[in-house]
Amino acid sequence: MIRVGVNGYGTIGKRVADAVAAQPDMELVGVTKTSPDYGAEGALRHGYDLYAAIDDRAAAFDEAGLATAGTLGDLLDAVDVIVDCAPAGVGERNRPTYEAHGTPAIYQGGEDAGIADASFNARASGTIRDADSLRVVSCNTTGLSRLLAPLDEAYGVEKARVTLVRRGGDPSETGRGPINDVVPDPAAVPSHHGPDVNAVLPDVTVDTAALKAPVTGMHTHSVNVTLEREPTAAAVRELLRAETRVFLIPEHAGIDGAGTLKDYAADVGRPRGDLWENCVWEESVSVQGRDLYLFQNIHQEADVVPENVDAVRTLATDVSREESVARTNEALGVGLDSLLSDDGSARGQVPADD
Ligand SMILES: NC(=O)C1=CN([C@@H]2O[C@H](COP(=O)(O)OP(=O)(O)OC[C@H]3O[C@@H](n4cnc5c(N)ncnc54)[C@H](O)[C@@H]3O)[C@@H](O)[C@H]2O)C=CC1
Ligand SMILES: O=C(OP(=O)(O)O)[C@H](O)COP(=O)(O)O
Repeated sequence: MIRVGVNGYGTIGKRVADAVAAQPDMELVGVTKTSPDYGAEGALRHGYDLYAAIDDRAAAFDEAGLATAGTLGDLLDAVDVIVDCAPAGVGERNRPTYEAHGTPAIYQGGEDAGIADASFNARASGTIRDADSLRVVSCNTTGLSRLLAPLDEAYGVEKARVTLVRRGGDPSETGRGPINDVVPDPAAVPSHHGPDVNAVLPDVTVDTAALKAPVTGMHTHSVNVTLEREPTAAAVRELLRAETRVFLIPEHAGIDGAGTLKDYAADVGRPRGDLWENCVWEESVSVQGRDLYLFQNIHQEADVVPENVDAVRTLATDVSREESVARTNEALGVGLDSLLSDDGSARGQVPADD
């Protein structure tokens, strides 16, 4: 069993904790909280051992009546891998503590690439050996890497140009914005996403421009890729359909945006309505000569979660990438496109004429 701890139990941390706990080859030793808020109560309700992220705040948990199993140092000494899910930039401040305990660490995409031995995406990263730390690239970068890797393998990417309409904040982030504007963020090109894709796919040329919009549900990408060899739209659809972490949204599903996507995820029983897959509109996949166009949505709270699980196996075992992805997908139920058959019937239903 790989013993795993999660330091920082917010949007990403709580999902990574659940995903780790669902893996047959992993044990979630515990999670940390900085304060005894509703998240700390939620962790205990899930049955997770709670550790104080900051030593001198441990008493606050006792005063609130929330039992802790120790502090971060205790957790670090009890695990094989710590997954840092603290706010962007705080991971860098946590790094010396992990190193002092000799605990291999996984960081998130809000940290600079230099924080870890390698940046990681299960589909796109090359072979990684002997790393003591990994950085799972950001949600948008994860979505782009999953898309560009198979396109590059099949057709060669001459140049990708992507406009990212980013959600302003997560649903729980009441203080975020914008609330009445669409803001170039950053105004200059490229946004960090293109260079970040190159941290896992160094040979793919990609320019990214980003905006923020007053929505919380998902990011939306408008993608144009000039390919080296001319594809057909049908062939690209089949290529993407074969990717386990891409959901090709069928036209007949009547899913027209983030609202219906999230509604669908809830309908099919996804925890927290999470969409771990890139969500690509099938009818948006269009080809003009060597230019491919498509729209995809990325659930920012969810797509990096299976990647974190694979990053844990990469650090802690010799399990191959393909095997890890298969195990993670199986344990979580990743692979939403298999839920709708071509005739629109749900998985598990016996077709009427059988
Ligand atoms: N929310 C998103 O859409 C995505 C976030 N990321 C990245 O994941 C990381 C975490 O982001 P979120 O989960 O959104 O943040 P969050 O703010 O929802 O959660 C962070 C948690 O860490 C706790 N924390 C604060 N200081 C801490 C410390 N010193 N030690 C331990 N825990 C501490 C906070 O109290 C909070 O519970 C960031 O690097 C972010 O860029 C990556 C992909 C998507
Ligand atoms: O990693 C994310 O986005 P990003 O890929 O645009 O950096 C998450 O959505 C967090 O972004 P935020 O920095 O807007 O909270």
